[in-house]
Amino acid sequence: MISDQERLAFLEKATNAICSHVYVTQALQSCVQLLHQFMPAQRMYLDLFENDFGTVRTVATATRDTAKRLDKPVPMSPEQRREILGFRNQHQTDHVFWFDDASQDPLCRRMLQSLGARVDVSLIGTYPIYNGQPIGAVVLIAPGFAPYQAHHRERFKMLQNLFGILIHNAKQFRELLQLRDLLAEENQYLKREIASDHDLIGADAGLSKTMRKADQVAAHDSPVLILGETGVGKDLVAHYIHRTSARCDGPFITMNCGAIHESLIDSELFGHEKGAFTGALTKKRGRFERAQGGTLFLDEVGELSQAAQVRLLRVIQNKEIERIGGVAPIKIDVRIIAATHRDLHQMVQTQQFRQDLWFRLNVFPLRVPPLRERREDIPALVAYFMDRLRKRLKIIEMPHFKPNAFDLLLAYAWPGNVRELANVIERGLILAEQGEIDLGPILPEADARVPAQPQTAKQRCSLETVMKNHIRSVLEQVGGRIEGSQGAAAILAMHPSTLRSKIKKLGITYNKP
Ligand SMILES: Nc1ncnc2c1ncn2[C@@H]1O[C@H](COP(=O)(O)OP(=O)(O)OP(=O)(O)O)[C@@H](O)[C@H]1O
Repeated sequence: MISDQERLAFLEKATNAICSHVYVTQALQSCVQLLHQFMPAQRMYLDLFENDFGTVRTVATATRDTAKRLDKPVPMSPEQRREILGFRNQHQTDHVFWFDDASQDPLCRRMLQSLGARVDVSLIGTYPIYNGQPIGAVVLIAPGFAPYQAHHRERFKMLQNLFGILIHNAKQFRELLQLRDLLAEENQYLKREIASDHDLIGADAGLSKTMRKADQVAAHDSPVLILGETGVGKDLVAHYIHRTSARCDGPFITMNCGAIHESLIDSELFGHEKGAFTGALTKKRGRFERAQGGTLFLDEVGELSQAAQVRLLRVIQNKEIERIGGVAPIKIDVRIIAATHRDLHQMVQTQQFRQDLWFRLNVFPLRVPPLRERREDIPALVAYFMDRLRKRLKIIEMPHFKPNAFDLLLAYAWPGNVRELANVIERGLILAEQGEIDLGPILPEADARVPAQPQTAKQRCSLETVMKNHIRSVLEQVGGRIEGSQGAAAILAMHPSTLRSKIKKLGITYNKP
């Protein structure tokens, strides 16, 4: 028996040793250091009961000098555990169990063996309690057969609640860390969203047919398949559908199926549990989970391997996913928008793409036309990119295009579509000399790669009309003013005298200020 005074002093020290840490490893080490002053103490282990998984998992071990995290699950059904606890009843009083020879106890033997530790040790342990339930076991071992006496057991009993508090706090702390990582991830996503532009130029002009269809489908939850060449704006259209849908307050998560290595696709889409495979150091939510309540945009869906196509189809059919290494399926509520520049129908015919998946994705196909089919958008796109680049490149005095610029821009085939146009404008601005942007040396070079389609007389006529209409609409917008920072010449990035001669040549009439 120990006196009340000794009891109090020990409890105070034990509380300090155990409850002043949030990491169980540190608490365990402090505890061995303390216990060593009162009883045989070589090493401690902390195990957690995982009722959902039917396992007992050793999560930490410590000696007086070292401490480390462990992750050793031992499968154990609730019946087995009850049986073991029953067996222990004969070797325990007041929730403290002890064995002069640990190998007598089937559970300790199994656990020590699974950890590669010796079993010819003596052992004392208790079940940390939280909310009236045993939530694990904390065990102290000593070499040889050194029986733990009644006064040792009395002290050990005092650790029971303290470890209950420690485990609870450590769990809460881990949840907080996970939440912090989750928030950091969401924060990064939102910052990217804010930084990226979603302006859609040409929505009322060259893209009007596409946008009408986008408006029709946005309100429904049906999958959408966006088709179109690279750089036409498929990503922008997918964003638009999400923004104008009922899911607009949910996340919009993108996955570029062509940019992720086949071996990582599953983990990216479905996530993984900690330790599911080598390198899975922490639990990770997949894109499906992150898109919960929102939209998942599967860009370049035609690049998915056959195996990944099968798994994606299963998720779309069952509306649930399983993390790699996870045991419980997770229900998902995600709208899928897919996009590709490839001819998926052709791929189905050549068996490169699964027909059943194609049927699922192709509920509502939406074609975004290439830039060469909507040249009327070029002037507005140029003005838009000029304005964006002026801010990004911090240009004070905007250079003007050389007189032939618009003819060149309108005649070019644009194999890289709007993305290429943005790049050409940026290159033009960077290379501008003496206040002039000369597209001649930039565009013909690109022309040599993909020759522009020869223009028919009808097309030439329509290009002229495009330019005429655009200049007229800018003039209307600025009340007929040509010069000055708010004038039409500045908006069109043309020299005022070039604009005047264009107006004359094209026979544009407008209201002068
Ligand atoms: N109508 C548009 N208005 C303004 N910017 C546009 C428009 N269309 C495309 N862009 C811009 O062009 C670039 C390419 O667009 P986006 O990524 O949406 O094309 P994509 O068809 O998805 O290309 P990929 O097939 O290569 O993924 C982006 O910087 C985008 O902002």
